[in-house]
Amino acid sequence: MKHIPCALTIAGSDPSGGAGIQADLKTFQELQSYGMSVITSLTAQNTTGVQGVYHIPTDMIEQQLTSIMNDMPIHAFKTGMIANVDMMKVIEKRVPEINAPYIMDPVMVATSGDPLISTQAQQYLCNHLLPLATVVTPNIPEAETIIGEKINTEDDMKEAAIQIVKHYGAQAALIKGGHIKGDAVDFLYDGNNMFTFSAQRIETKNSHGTGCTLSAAITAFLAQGASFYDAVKRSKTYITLAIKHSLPLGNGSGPTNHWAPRINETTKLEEIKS
Ligand SMILES: Nc1ncnc2c1ncn2[C@@H]1O[C@H](COP(=O)(O)OP(=O)(O)O)[C@@H](O)[C@H]1O
Ligand SMILES: Cc1ncc(COP(=O)(O)O)c(N)n1
Repeated sequence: MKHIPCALTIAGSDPSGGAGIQADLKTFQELQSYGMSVITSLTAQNTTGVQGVYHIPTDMIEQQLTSIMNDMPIHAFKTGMIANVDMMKVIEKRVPEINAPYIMDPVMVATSGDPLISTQAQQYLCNHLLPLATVVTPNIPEAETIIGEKINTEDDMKEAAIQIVKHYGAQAALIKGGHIKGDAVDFLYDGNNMFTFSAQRIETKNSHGTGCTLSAAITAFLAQGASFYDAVKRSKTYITLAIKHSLPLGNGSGPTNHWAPRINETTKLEEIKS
């Protein structure tokens, strides 16, 4: 094997396996990038909500990063739940040293409605980490928090993507339409062009970890050297399949199915690799 694509996630742990670090590693594995992880917080959560949180001390977060950076290649990386400003400062310092595409999932609130990061951390994320991102992937409530305006229509989503790139300095913004009525439409603005990625909305309550899985897929494909547009396009195909075959587990919002491309292997894998 000439190039072993290596992808890193810096995020919180979800012991129920549908979101956070666990979703990211499953996605990296399924899409054939070697997965590595730095854990920022341990959550106690399941499909019904978040029951507890324990934050990893920041020096231990830094040590995990150092161990990886001193020994392993990183071809692309993502961040998910970064709960407080001290953790963000560690990551902010290391992003330029990692020197690889940075996919930021600006995780703020779990699907269940439980907050995952502090209000100060939301502000710090917008002012200090967003300008470092190659692409940021907010859902609608997260995009509303970043720009401080309500988003009701597809035009509002496009405008939010433009604002995030122009005012906050992310290289690109992908606004996800999971939380709006109608088709599941996402808009990507890269500073020059607006791209639309659309899929039919799937009627399901099992959407735990959709955002984590989508941003991990983009990370996996960018680690393999895919173009930016291709990485997002293939990731949209992957998340749509993972939601279509989502798993009715737990009493709340069940997880997506990370092995979905292997169901009807030949056709489905081709869709993702095209
Ligand atoms: N019911 C659904 N059917 C099809 N695609 C969906 C559905 N819900 C979300 N998606 C897609 O899943 C991805 C994650 O979006 P979203 O659920 O908004 O993120 P988050 O998990 O961060 O809230 C997006 O590509 C979105 O369009
Ligand atoms: C540790 C952790 N990180 C992120 C999420 C958000 O999940 P979603 O992808 O459903 O927005 C979560 N529930 N838990």
